Amino acid sequence: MPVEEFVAGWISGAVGLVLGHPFDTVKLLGFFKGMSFPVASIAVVNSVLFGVYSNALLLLTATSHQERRAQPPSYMHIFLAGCTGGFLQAYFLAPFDLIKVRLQNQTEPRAQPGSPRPRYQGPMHCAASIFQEEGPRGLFRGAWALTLRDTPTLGIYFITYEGLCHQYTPEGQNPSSATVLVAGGFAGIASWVTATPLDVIKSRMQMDGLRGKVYRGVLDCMVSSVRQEGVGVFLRGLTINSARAFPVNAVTFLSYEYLLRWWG
Ligand SMILES: C[N+](C)(C)CCCC[C@H](N)C(=O)O
Repeated sequence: MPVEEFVAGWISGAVGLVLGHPFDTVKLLGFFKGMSFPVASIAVVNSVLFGVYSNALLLLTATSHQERRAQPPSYMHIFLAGCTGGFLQAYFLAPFDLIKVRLQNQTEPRAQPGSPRPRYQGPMHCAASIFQEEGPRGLFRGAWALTLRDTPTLGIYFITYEGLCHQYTPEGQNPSSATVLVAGGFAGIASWVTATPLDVIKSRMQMDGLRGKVYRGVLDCMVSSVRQEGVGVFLRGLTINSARAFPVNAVTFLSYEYLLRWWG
């Protein structure tokens, strides 16, 4: 199984993430809170995403990454491979994302003399507390909502990227850097716009129980959120998600393409 894609996904994800972190944190207050942990986690998750995507395409179309410029796969195959990558990465992402959401929602000021200690002291402590309090399955809280969020939207991600690259690149050539940046940026936007409704639900499921409110499942969370806040609840964070998505995914795809060209 070709491993370059896993490694390229690993590095490119980390590059994109560093750029996007302030956007990711601003919606929850506390700039740059917990930077090293997301960098380590995106490395794992992005490598699963790009590695599985590329190897799924290899299985479906019998063409390697290098051959795909000359023989572009069908959009159906790209979509299916993207969904497969999205589905599998969701399980790797779930515990990391849970810890991120729990830490970022913790907006108490840093321990000052006399003030109560925050519930979680850092990512490791957070993981250990969840494990102790809720068992190993506790670390996968919200994983189902995350899978529903990521499976189709990562299909959309790769379709948008490949579609735009194809559109603006002469037959058989590699896309230019500008094309890769723009196509990657729009791929990020398309996938985040479609992912936002389930992103809202996912985060609520991950925080469920900690601030009251107990949902019976994804559907119950959707229904009760809409009842209380109207359908607009599904658009929460749309602007910041899209603003973050463009630069993050532009550089993710640029570094991914360049690493593979350089090795290939
Ligand atoms: C599917 N969904 C839109 C949720 C995520 C897209 C992941 C792409 C990139 N790692 C990023 O963080 O933007």
